Amino acid sequence: MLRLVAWGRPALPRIVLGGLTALGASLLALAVPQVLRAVVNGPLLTSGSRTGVVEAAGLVLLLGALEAFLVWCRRALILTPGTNVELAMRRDLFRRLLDLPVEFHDRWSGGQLLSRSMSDLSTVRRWMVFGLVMLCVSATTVVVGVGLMIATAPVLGLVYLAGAVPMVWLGFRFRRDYRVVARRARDQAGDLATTVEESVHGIRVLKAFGRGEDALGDFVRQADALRATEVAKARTQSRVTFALGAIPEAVLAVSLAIGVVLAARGDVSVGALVAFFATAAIVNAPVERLGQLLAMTLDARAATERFVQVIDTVPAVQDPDEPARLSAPPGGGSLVELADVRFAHPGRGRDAGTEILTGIDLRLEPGTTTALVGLTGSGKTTLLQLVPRLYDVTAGAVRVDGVDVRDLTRAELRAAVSVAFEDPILFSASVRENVLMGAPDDLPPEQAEALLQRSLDVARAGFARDLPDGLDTVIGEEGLSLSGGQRQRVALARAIAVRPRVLLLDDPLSALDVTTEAEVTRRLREELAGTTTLVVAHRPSTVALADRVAVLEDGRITAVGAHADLLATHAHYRYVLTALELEDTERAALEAERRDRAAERREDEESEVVEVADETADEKLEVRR
Ligand SMILES: Nc1ncnc2c1ncn2[C@@H]1O[C@H](COP(=O)(O)OP(=O)(O)OP(=O)(O)O)[C@@H](O)[C@H]1O
Repeated sequence: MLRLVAWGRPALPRIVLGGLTALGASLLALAVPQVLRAVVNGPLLTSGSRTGVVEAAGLVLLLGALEAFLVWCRRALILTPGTNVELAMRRDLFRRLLDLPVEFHDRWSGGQLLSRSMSDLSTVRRWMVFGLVMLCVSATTVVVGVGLMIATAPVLGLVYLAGAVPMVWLGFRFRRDYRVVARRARDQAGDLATTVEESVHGIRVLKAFGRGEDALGDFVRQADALRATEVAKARTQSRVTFALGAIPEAVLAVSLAIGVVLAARGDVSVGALVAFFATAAIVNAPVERLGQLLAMTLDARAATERFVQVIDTVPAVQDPDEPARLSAPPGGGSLVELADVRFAHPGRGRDAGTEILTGIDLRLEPGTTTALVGLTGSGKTTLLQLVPRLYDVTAGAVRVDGVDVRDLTRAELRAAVSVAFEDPILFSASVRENVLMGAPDDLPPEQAEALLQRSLDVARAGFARDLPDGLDTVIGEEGLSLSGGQRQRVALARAIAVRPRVLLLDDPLSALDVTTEAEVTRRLREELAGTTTLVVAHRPSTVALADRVAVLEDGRITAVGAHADLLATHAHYRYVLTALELEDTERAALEAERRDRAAERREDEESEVVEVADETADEKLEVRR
C-alpha cells in the first residue's frame, strides 16, 4: 500500500494535518476524565466548593466545543484532496489501459477493468480520507489512553492491558482470513460486471436466440457466489468486532471488581477510579472501531493490489528510446515489407504459442493495391495488425519505407498507417467526431470540414448528412443506431480521413452490396491513388479490383500475382476463391431470405392482433397495431 504514496503525495500535507486535528480531537476527549478526576478528588470529596464544580463543567464544555471544531477541521481538510487522489489514480489507470497493447486486452475482461477503475478506486479514496486517518488516530488514542489508565491506576491499567493479548491474536487471524475473502469479493464483482457488460453488449443475440433465461441463470449464479463471499466477509468482520467489543468490556468488569477492593483498602483514590473508568469508556470506542477500520484497510489493500496489477503491467508493445523518423515518400504511399515474419499469440492453454504466421515474405510497392486472400482463420487479420503494431511480430520484421516499425514511435507509425476493420467500432459521439478521429489535431477548421466531406463522399457515407442532426448526430454507443453497412462506411471514412501512407482494409465493405462496394472501391482508388493499400478480401469482386493478389496459405505467402494468372496457375487460390464465392452466394441468399421474411412479417403485423402480457398486473391486454 506504500505504492499509494505516489498518488497521495500532493494530498499528504492535508491528510497529515487532518490526522493531527483528529488526533487532537481524540486527546481532548481523553482530557475530560482527568478533569473529572480533579473534580471528584477536589471540590466534590474535600472542599465541596460550588465554583470549583462550575469551573470544571465550563472546562469540560470548552474541551467538547474544541473537540467538535477539530472534527470539523479534519473533514474540511481531507475530503477534497482525497477526491483529487482518486481522480489522479483513475486518470493514470485509464492512460495505462489505453497504452497497453491489444494482447493485454485479449486477456483481460472489460468488467474486471471497469470494476478496477471505478469501485476499487472509490474504496481506496474512502480508506485514505477516513480509514487511514481514523486507524492512526484510533491506535494513538488507544495507546495514549491505556498509558493514562496505567498512570492513573497502575494495577487496573495492567489488567486492562492484559486484554490486548487475545485481541492481537484475533487481529492477526482476522487479517489472514479477511484478506482472502476481500480479494475474492472484488474479483467476483469484476466477473459479475463482465457478465452484465457482455449481456448488454450482446442483447440482440440473446433476444434473437431466446437465451435471456440462460443469461439470467449465469448472472444469478455469479451474483449468488458474490453474495456468499460478502456474507463470509461480514461473518469474519462481525466475529472480530464482537471480540473487540466483548474483551475490553469483560476486562473492565474484572477491573471494576479489583478497583472497588483497591479503593476500599485505600490503595487507589475514588477520583482515580472514576478517571480510570471514564478513560476506559473513551478508549473502548476506538478499540471497537479497530475491527471496522482493519476491515476497511484490508478492503483497500485488495483494491490497491488490483489497481497496481494493471498499472505495473509492462506493455509488450512500447516506443523505442531513440525513435527513428519516417521521411515523406515521393508518391504519398510507403513501401511496406514483411521479412520472414512469424507470429504466435502468447495466449493460454492448448493453443498457447502456436504459430499462426510461419515466415511471411511480402513486399507492397508504394501506391499499389494488394488483395490478401486466404481461407477463414488463415491469419489475414493477424497479418494486417502487425503493420501498425497492434501486435508485435514474434520473429522477423515489418518495415515501412525501410524502417522497422519497432524503431518508430507508435504515434508516428499510426499517423502513417490507417486501418478499417470488418467489425467497425464507432464511439458514442457525433459522426463528425467519429470520422475526424484520425485526422491531424492541428488541422484548421475549414480544412477539417473539407476532409470530413471528402472522406464521407469517398466512403459513400453521405447518408450521415440526412441524420436528424446531420453530421452532429450522436450515433450511439458503438454506433449501434446505424445499420451494419452504414457503420462500415463511417468507419471507412474515418480510416480515409487519416490521409495515410498505408491503408489496411480488413474486409471493411463486407456488409455492402456488390454495386456499392464496387463504387466505394473505385472512389477509393481515385482518392488514394498514391496510398499503398492492403485489402483483406472475402469476395471475389474485391479481389478483382486489386493490382495484385497475395495468397496466404499455412502461415506463408505462397504466391503473389495478378488475379487472372493466379487463377490459371495456383490450385489453392482457385480453391479459396471457390470457397469465397460459395460463402458470398450463401450470404446473398441468406440476406434475400431475411429481407423476404421481414417483408412478410410487416404484412402480417398490419393485420395481427398482438397480445401483450402484463406480468405484474397479471392481466392481458389486446392491442391492435
Ligand atoms: N486474440 C487471439 N488470441 C489467440 N488466438 C487468436 C486471436 N485472434 C485470432 N486468433 C487465432 O488466430 C488464427 C488466425 O485468425 P485471423 O483472425 O487472423 O484469421 P483470418 O484469416 O483473418 O480469418 P477470417 O477470414 O475468418 O477473418 C485463428 O486460428 C484464430 O483462432
